[in-house]
Amino acid sequence: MTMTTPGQFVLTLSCPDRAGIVAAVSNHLAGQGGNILEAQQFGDAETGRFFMRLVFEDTQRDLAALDSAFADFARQFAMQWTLRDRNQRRRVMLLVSKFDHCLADILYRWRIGELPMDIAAVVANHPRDTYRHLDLDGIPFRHLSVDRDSRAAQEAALWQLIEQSGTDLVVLARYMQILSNDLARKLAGKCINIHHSFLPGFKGARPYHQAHRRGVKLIGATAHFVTADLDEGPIIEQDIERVTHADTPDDLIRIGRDIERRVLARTLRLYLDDRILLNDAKTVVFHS
Ligand SMILES: Nc1nc2c(c(=O)[nH]1)N[C@@H](CN(C=O)c1ccc(C(=O)N[C@@H](CCC(=O)O)C(=O)O)cc1)CN2
Repeated sequence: MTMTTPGQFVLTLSCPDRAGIVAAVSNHLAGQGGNILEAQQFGDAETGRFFMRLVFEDTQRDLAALDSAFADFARQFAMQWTLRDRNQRRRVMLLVSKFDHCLADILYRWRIGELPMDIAAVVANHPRDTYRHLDLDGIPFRHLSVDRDSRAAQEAALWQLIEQSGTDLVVLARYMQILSNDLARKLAGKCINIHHSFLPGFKGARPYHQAHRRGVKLIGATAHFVTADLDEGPIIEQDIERVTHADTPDDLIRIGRDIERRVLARTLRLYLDDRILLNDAKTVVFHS
Protein backbone atom coordinates (compact mmCIF):
# COMPACT_ATOMS: atom_id res chain seq x y z
CA MET A 1 0.00 0.00 0.00
CA THR A 2 1.55 3.36 -1.02
CA MET A 3 1.55 5.82 1.86
CA THR A 4 0.92 9.43 0.75
CA THR A 5 3.19 11.83 2.53
CA PRO A 6 0.79 14.26 4.16
CA GLY A 7 1.10 17.90 3.28
CA GLN A 8 1.43 20.47 6.04
CA PHE A 9 -0.84 23.50 6.04
CA VAL A 10 -1.00 26.66 8.18
CA LEU A 11 -4.38 28.16 9.00
CA THR A 12 -4.74 31.56 10.67
CA LEU A 13 -8.04 33.14 11.56
CA SER A 14 -9.66 35.96 13.49
CA CYS A 15 -13.35 36.56 14.18
CA PRO A 16 -15.75 37.94 16.78
CA ASP A 17 -15.21 35.83 19.89
CA ARG A 18 -17.87 33.36 21.05
CA ALA A 19 -17.97 29.94 22.73
CA GLY A 20 -17.25 26.88 20.62
CA ILE A 21 -14.90 28.28 17.96
CA VAL A 22 -11.96 26.00 18.81
CA ALA A 23 -14.21 22.92 18.86
CA ALA A 24 -15.89 23.90 15.59
CA VAL A 25 -12.57 24.53 13.81
CA SER A 26 -11.08 21.29 15.15
CA ASN A 27 -14.13 19.29 14.06
CA HIS A 28 -14.13 20.91 10.63
CA LEU A 29 -10.46 20.06 10.03
CA ALA A 30 -10.96 16.52 11.33
CA GLY A 31 -13.87 16.16 8.92
CA GLN A 32 -11.50 17.18 6.10
CA GLY A 33 -9.02 14.48 7.15
CA GLY A 34 -6.74 17.00 8.84
CA ASN A 35 -4.55 16.05 11.80
CA ILE A 36 -3.76 19.12 13.95
CA LEU A 37 -0.05 19.35 14.86
CA GLU A 38 0.03 22.84 16.49
CA ALA A 39 -2.70 25.14 17.78
CA GLN A 40 -2.50 28.51 19.51
CA GLN A 41 -5.30 30.93 20.26
CA PHE A 42 -5.96 34.26 21.94
CA GLY A 43 -9.22 35.99 22.84
CA ASP A 44 -8.83 39.77 23.09
CA ALA A 45 -11.20 40.83 25.87
CA GLU A 46 -10.78 44.51 24.92
CA THR A 47 -11.81 44.13 21.26
CA GLY A 48 -13.92 40.97 21.62
CA ARG A 49 -11.93 39.39 18.81
CA PHE A 50 -10.60 35.83 18.72
CA PHE A 51 -7.36 34.78 17.03
CA MET A 52 -6.06 31.31 16.14
CA ARG A 53 -3.10 29.73 14.35
CA LEU A 54 -3.11 26.03 13.51
CA VAL A 55 -0.71 23.75 11.69
CA PHE A 56 -2.23 20.55 10.39
CA GLU A 57 -1.25 17.72 8.09
CA ASP A 58 -3.57 16.30 5.52
CA THR A 59 -2.98 13.37 3.18
CA GLN A 60 -5.50 15.01 0.81
CA ARG A 61 -2.82 17.63 0.12
CA ASP A 62 -5.31 19.53 -2.07
CA LEU A 63 -5.08 23.16 -0.97
CA ALA A 64 -7.87 24.26 -3.33
CA ALA A 65 -10.31 21.74 -1.84
CA LEU A 66 -9.32 22.60 1.74
CA ASP A 67 -9.61 26.31 0.93
CA SER A 68 -13.07 25.98 -0.62
CA ALA A 69 -14.37 23.87 2.28
CA PHE A 70 -13.00 26.29 4.87
CA ALA A 71 -14.50 29.30 3.03
CA ASP A 72 -17.97 27.76 3.47
CA PHE A 73 -17.24 26.96 7.14
CA ALA A 74 -15.73 30.39 7.96
CA ARG A 75 -18.79 32.37 6.85
CA GLN A 76 -20.84 31.29 9.89
CA PHE A 77 -18.23 32.94 12.16
CA ALA A 78 -17.49 35.97 9.93
CA MET A 79 -13.86 34.90 9.97
CA GLN A 80 -10.92 36.62 8.36
CA TRP A 81 -8.55 33.76 7.57
CA THR A 82 -5.54 32.54 5.60
CA LEU A 83 -4.71 28.99 4.58
CA ARG A 84 -1.32 28.16 3.13
CA ASP A 85 0.71 25.14 2.11
CA ARG A 86 3.66 25.32 4.49
CA ASN A 87 6.03 24.40 1.68
CA GLN A 88 4.87 27.30 -0.47
CA ARG A 89 7.69 29.88 -0.29
CA ARG A 90 6.86 33.60 -0.11
CA ARG A 91 8.42 36.10 -2.49
CA VAL A 92 10.08 38.89 -0.54
CA MET A 93 11.40 42.20 -1.89
CA LEU A 94 14.15 43.89 0.15
CA LEU A 95 14.48 47.69 0.08
CA VAL A 96 17.63 49.40 1.31
CA SER A 97 19.25 52.84 1.42
CA LYS A 98 22.80 53.70 2.49
CA PHE A 99 23.14 51.46 5.57
CA ASP A 100 23.01 47.79 4.51
CA HIS A 101 23.79 45.84 7.71
CA CYS A 102 20.23 44.50 7.92
CA LEU A 103 20.29 43.52 4.23
CA ALA A 104 23.64 41.77 4.66
CA ASP A 105 22.28 39.83 7.63
CA ILE A 106 19.12 38.78 5.78
CA LEU A 107 21.13 37.64 2.75
CA TYR A 108 23.41 35.53 4.95
CA ARG A 109 20.52 33.92 6.83
CA TRP A 110 18.72 33.29 3.52
CA ARG A 111 21.76 31.68 1.92
CA ILE A 112 22.20 29.27 4.85
CA GLY A 113 18.48 28.34 4.67
CA GLU A 114 17.39 30.05 7.87
CA LEU A 115 14.81 32.16 6.01
CA PRO A 116 12.62 29.92 3.78
CA MET A 117 11.71 32.50 1.17
CA ASP A 118 12.47 33.57 -2.40
CA ILE A 119 14.03 37.00 -2.83
CA ALA A 120 12.06 38.78 -5.56
CA ALA A 121 14.57 41.63 -5.77
CA VAL A 122 16.79 43.97 -3.85
CA VAL A 123 15.77 47.58 -4.55
CA ALA A 124 17.97 50.47 -3.47
CA ASN A 125 17.84 54.23 -3.76
CA HIS A 126 21.64 54.24 -3.90
CA PRO A 127 23.75 52.81 -6.77
CA ARG A 128 24.86 49.14 -6.92
CA ASP A 129 28.44 50.06 -6.08
CA THR A 130 27.27 51.10 -2.59
CA TYR A 131 26.80 47.39 -1.88
CA ARG A 132 29.94 46.11 -3.68
CA HIS A 133 30.89 44.09 -0.58
CA LEU A 134 27.60 42.14 -0.66
CA ASP A 135 27.02 38.84 -2.49
CA LEU A 136 23.98 39.60 -4.66
CA ASP A 137 24.63 36.79 -7.16
CA GLY A 138 21.39 35.41 -8.54
CA ILE A 139 19.33 38.20 -6.97
CA PRO A 140 17.69 40.85 -9.21
CA PHE A 141 18.97 44.29 -8.18
CA ARG A 142 17.32 47.58 -9.11
CA HIS A 143 18.63 51.06 -8.36
CA LEU A 144 15.62 53.38 -8.11
CA SER A 145 17.07 56.78 -7.29
CA VAL A 146 14.73 59.29 -5.67
CA ASP A 147 14.68 62.96 -4.84
CA ARG A 148 11.96 65.45 -3.99
CA ASP A 149 11.03 65.90 -7.67
CA SER A 150 11.16 62.22 -8.72
CA ARG A 151 9.40 60.63 -5.75
CA ALA A 152 6.12 59.91 -7.58
CA ALA A 153 7.86 58.38 -10.60
CA GLN A 154 10.17 56.33 -8.36
CA GLU A 155 7.22 54.92 -6.43
CA ALA A 156 5.38 54.12 -9.66
CA ALA A 157 8.41 52.11 -10.83
CA LEU A 158 8.63 50.42 -7.43
CA TRP A 159 4.95 49.47 -7.44
CA GLN A 160 5.25 48.10 -10.99
CA LEU A 161 8.21 45.97 -9.87
CA ILE A 162 6.30 44.72 -6.83
CA GLU A 163 3.37 43.64 -8.99
CA GLN A 164 5.43 42.20 -11.86
CA SER A 165 7.69 40.19 -9.54
CA GLY A 166 4.76 38.65 -7.64
CA THR A 167 6.12 40.03 -4.38
CA ASP A 168 4.22 38.89 -1.26
CA LEU A 169 6.12 40.96 1.31
CA VAL A 170 8.17 44.17 1.11
CA VAL A 171 10.85 44.59 3.78
CA LEU A 172 12.26 48.07 4.45
CA ALA A 173 15.74 47.02 5.59
CA ARG A 174 16.78 50.52 6.72
CA TYR A 175 15.17 52.03 3.60
CA MET A 176 15.16 55.69 4.50
CA GLN A 177 12.40 57.01 2.28
CA ILE A 178 8.89 57.76 3.53
CA LEU A 179 6.35 55.83 1.43
CA SER A 180 3.43 57.87 0.12
CA ASN A 181 0.05 57.36 1.74
CA ASP A 182 -1.11 55.67 -1.45
CA LEU A 183 1.73 53.15 -1.53
CA ALA A 184 1.50 52.52 2.22
CA ARG A 185 -2.21 51.79 1.77
CA LYS A 186 -1.57 49.44 -1.18
CA LEU A 187 1.00 47.58 0.92
CA ALA A 188 -1.15 47.37 4.07
CA GLY A 189 -0.16 44.25 6.02
CA LYS A 190 2.48 43.41 3.38
CA CYS A 191 5.26 45.85 4.26
CA ILE A 192 7.51 45.64 7.33
CA ASN A 193 9.98 48.27 8.50
CA ILE A 194 12.84 48.05 10.98
CA HIS A 195 12.95 51.28 12.93
CA HIS A 196 16.13 52.00 14.82
CA SER A 197 14.54 52.97 18.13
CA PHE A 198 12.36 51.36 20.81
CA LEU A 199 9.05 52.77 19.55
CA PRO A 200 7.04 54.75 20.39
CA GLY A 201 10.16 56.61 21.45
CA PHE A 202 12.19 58.58 18.91
CA LYS A 203 10.10 58.24 15.77
CA GLY A 204 11.32 59.67 12.48
CA ALA A 205 14.81 60.50 11.32
CA ARG A 206 18.09 60.10 13.29
CA PRO A 207 16.64 58.32 16.37
CA TYR A 208 20.08 57.51 17.80
CA HIS A 209 20.95 61.23 17.86
CA GLN A 210 17.58 61.94 19.48
CA ALA A 211 18.32 59.24 22.08
CA HIS A 212 21.81 60.58 22.75
CA ARG A 213 20.48 64.09 23.36
CA ARG A 214 17.93 62.61 25.80
CA GLY A 215 20.61 60.70 27.73
CA VAL A 216 18.87 57.32 27.51
CA LYS A 217 20.26 54.24 29.30
CA LEU A 218 18.62 51.80 26.88
CA ILE A 219 18.39 51.86 23.08
CA GLY A 220 16.31 49.55 20.94
CA ALA A 221 14.93 48.56 17.58
CA THR A 222 11.36 47.92 16.49
CA ALA A 223 9.92 45.95 13.57
CA HIS A 224 6.48 47.14 12.59
CA PHE A 225 4.02 47.06 9.72
CA VAL A 226 4.25 50.17 7.59
CA THR A 227 1.27 52.54 7.50
CA ALA A 228 0.76 56.08 6.25
CA ASP A 229 1.54 57.32 9.76
CA LEU A 230 5.34 57.33 10.02
CA ASP A 231 6.64 54.70 12.46
CA GLU A 232 3.15 54.31 13.94
CA GLY A 233 2.29 50.95 12.35
CA PRO A 234 1.41 47.81 14.37
CA ILE A 235 4.48 46.69 16.32
CA ILE A 236 5.63 43.11 15.68
CA GLU A 237 8.96 42.64 17.54
CA GLN A 238 11.33 44.73 19.65
CA ASP A 239 14.60 44.39 21.56
CA ILE A 240 16.97 46.57 23.57
CA GLU A 241 20.58 46.97 24.76
CA ARG A 242 22.01 48.98 27.68
CA VAL A 243 24.09 52.10 26.93
CA THR A 244 25.89 54.59 29.18
CA HIS A 245 26.61 58.31 29.51
CA ALA A 246 29.99 57.67 27.85
CA ASP A 247 28.49 56.39 24.59
CA THR A 248 28.59 58.78 21.65
CA PRO A 249 25.96 58.83 18.88
CA ASP A 250 28.34 56.68 16.80
CA ASP A 251 28.55 54.19 19.70
CA LEU A 252 24.75 54.04 19.79
CA ILE A 253 24.66 53.48 16.02
CA ARG A 254 27.23 50.66 16.37
CA ILE A 255 25.44 49.00 19.30
CA GLY A 256 22.12 49.49 17.53
CA ARG A 257 23.15 47.64 14.38
CA ASP A 258 23.10 44.27 16.14
CA ILE A 259 19.71 44.99 17.69
CA GLU A 260 18.25 45.97 14.33
CA ARG A 261 19.62 42.86 12.63
CA ARG A 262 18.27 40.39 15.17
CA VAL A 263 14.88 42.07 15.49
CA LEU A 264 14.36 42.11 11.73
CA ALA A 265 15.53 38.49 11.30
CA ARG A 266 13.20 37.30 14.09
CA THR A 267 10.34 39.25 12.48
CA LEU A 268 10.96 37.79 9.05
CA ARG A 269 10.95 34.24 10.46
CA LEU A 270 7.70 34.96 12.30
CA TYR A 271 6.08 36.32 9.14
CA LEU A 272 7.26 33.47 6.94
CA ASP A 273 5.67 30.98 9.37
CA ASP A 274 2.34 32.84 9.56
CA ARG A 275 2.82 33.69 13.23
CA ILE A 276 1.83 37.37 13.00
CA LEU A 277 -1.84 38.34 12.99
CA LEU A 278 -3.04 41.93 12.72
CA ASN A 279 -5.23 43.10 15.60
CA ASP A 280 -6.30 46.63 14.60
CA ALA A 281 -3.39 48.92 15.55
CA LYS A 282 -1.58 46.05 17.26
CA THR A 283 -0.50 42.50 16.46
CA VAL A 284 -0.99 39.05 17.93
CA VAL A 285 2.27 37.08 17.59
CA PHE A 286 2.15 33.33 18.16
CA HIS A 287 5.76 32.53 19.02
CA SER A 288 7.01 28.94 18.71
N1 LIG B 1 4.73 55.58 5.05
C1 LIG B 1 5.77 55.14 5.76
N2 LIG B 1 7.00 55.13 5.20
C2 LIG B 1 8.07 54.69 5.93
C3 LIG B 1 7.91 54.27 7.26
C4 LIG B 1 6.59 54.28 7.82
O1 LIG B 1 6.37 53.88 8.98
N3 LIG B 1 5.56 54.72 7.04
N4 LIG B 1 9.03 53.93 8.01
C5 LIG B 1 10.27 54.51 7.49
C6 LIG B 1 11.58 54.19 8.12
N5 LIG B 1 12.08 55.32 8.89
C7 LIG B 1 12.51 54.97 10.13
O2 LIG B 1 12.55 53.76 10.43
C8 LIG B 1 12.29 56.62 8.38
C9 LIG B 1 12.76 56.78 7.10
C10 LIG B 1 12.95 58.05 6.58
C11 LIG B 1 12.69 59.18 7.34
C12 LIG B 1 12.93 60.52 6.73
O3 LIG B 1 12.78 61.55 7.36
N6 LIG B 1 13.32 60.47 5.43
C13 LIG B 1 13.57 61.70 4.63
C14 LIG B 1 14.76 61.51 3.69
C15 LIG B 1 15.96 60.96 4.46
C16 LIG B 1 17.10 60.66 3.49
O4 LIG B 1 16.92 60.85 2.26
O5 LIG B 1 18.17 60.25 3.99
C17 LIG B 1 12.35 61.91 3.73
O6 LIG B 1 11.78 60.86 3.26
O7 LIG B 1 12.06 63.09 3.46
C18 LIG B 1 12.23 59.03 8.62
C19 LIG B 1 12.03 57.75 9.16
C20 LIG B 1 10.40 54.13 6.03
N7 LIG B 1 9.30 54.67 5.34
